[in-house]
Amino acid sequence: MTTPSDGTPAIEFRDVTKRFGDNTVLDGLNFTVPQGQRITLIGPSGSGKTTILRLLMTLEELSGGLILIDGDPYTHEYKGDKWVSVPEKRRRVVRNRVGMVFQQFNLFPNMTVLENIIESPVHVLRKSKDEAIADAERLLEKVGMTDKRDFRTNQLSGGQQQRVAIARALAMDPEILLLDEVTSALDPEIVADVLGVLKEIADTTDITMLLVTHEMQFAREVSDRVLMFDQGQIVEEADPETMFTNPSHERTQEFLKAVLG
Ligand SMILES: Nc1ncnc2c1ncn2[C@@H]1O[C@H](COP(=O)(O)OP(=O)(O)OP(=O)(O)O)[C@@H](O)[C@H]1O
Repeated sequence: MTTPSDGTPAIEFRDVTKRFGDNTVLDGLNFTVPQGQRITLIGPSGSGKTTILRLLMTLEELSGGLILIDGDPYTHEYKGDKWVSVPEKRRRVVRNRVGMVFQQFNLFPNMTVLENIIESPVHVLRKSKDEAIADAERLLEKVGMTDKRDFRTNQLSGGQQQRVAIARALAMDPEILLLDEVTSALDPEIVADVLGVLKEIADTTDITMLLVTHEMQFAREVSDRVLMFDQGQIVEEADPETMFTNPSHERTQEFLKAVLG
């Protein structure tokens, strides 16, 4: 797989609409994420942040518009003047470039840590088991979980499970990593550990990242830009320093006051 270096964004939302029944959650949304950048999404509860990530994982269907990954239409495209679904086979190829870490870890509870990590590399990427195990061991070291390799994931704490979930996402060698409030379900004292692992990944890889978080210090440290959503639209955007401190970003600062007290 090659990554375009000609300025094509890693992710582009073009006029994206998402409705659940008569609830329009995203309303003609446009934004891009340049290759290798880290973008944080913030906004009130229900503003559609998770929906954006789920659309990128094809866990939800678009109601209108296009999502492009590296310039390739991902789920739908225009053929002549018709808006049609991209065939599942092409979708799958693109989806394999995108990894996601969820708030609730979503690991297979009855498998061991190692089995969780090698599952997709072996069955989706068709790696040999030996190669997948060697990669998994390297990743377990990176997230500080080597000694839990043969534990079942239901024997692990929340913070440990989340570190395994991060290793599992990285095992697919994603170009794009989506992080959805990955520390919200964790006890406060282990949040910093998990954020430390993610910070290290941000510092040592060029993976494009789109994250939803309420950890503003973390957002400040890793993000190139912050986008503030409300009612299906981006209402403010800037680099984190400007967003969080410049009084012209009034909506963001009101939001932060409400969230952080
Ligand atoms: N599967 C679904 N069926 C119906 N409505 C849904 C579904 N998923 C999300 N919604 C609605 O879409 C809206 C946006 O939800 P979403 O989870 O994307 O918001 P969010 O900004 O991530 O919120 P939070 O910060 O609380 O996680 C909400 O009104 C929600 O009720």
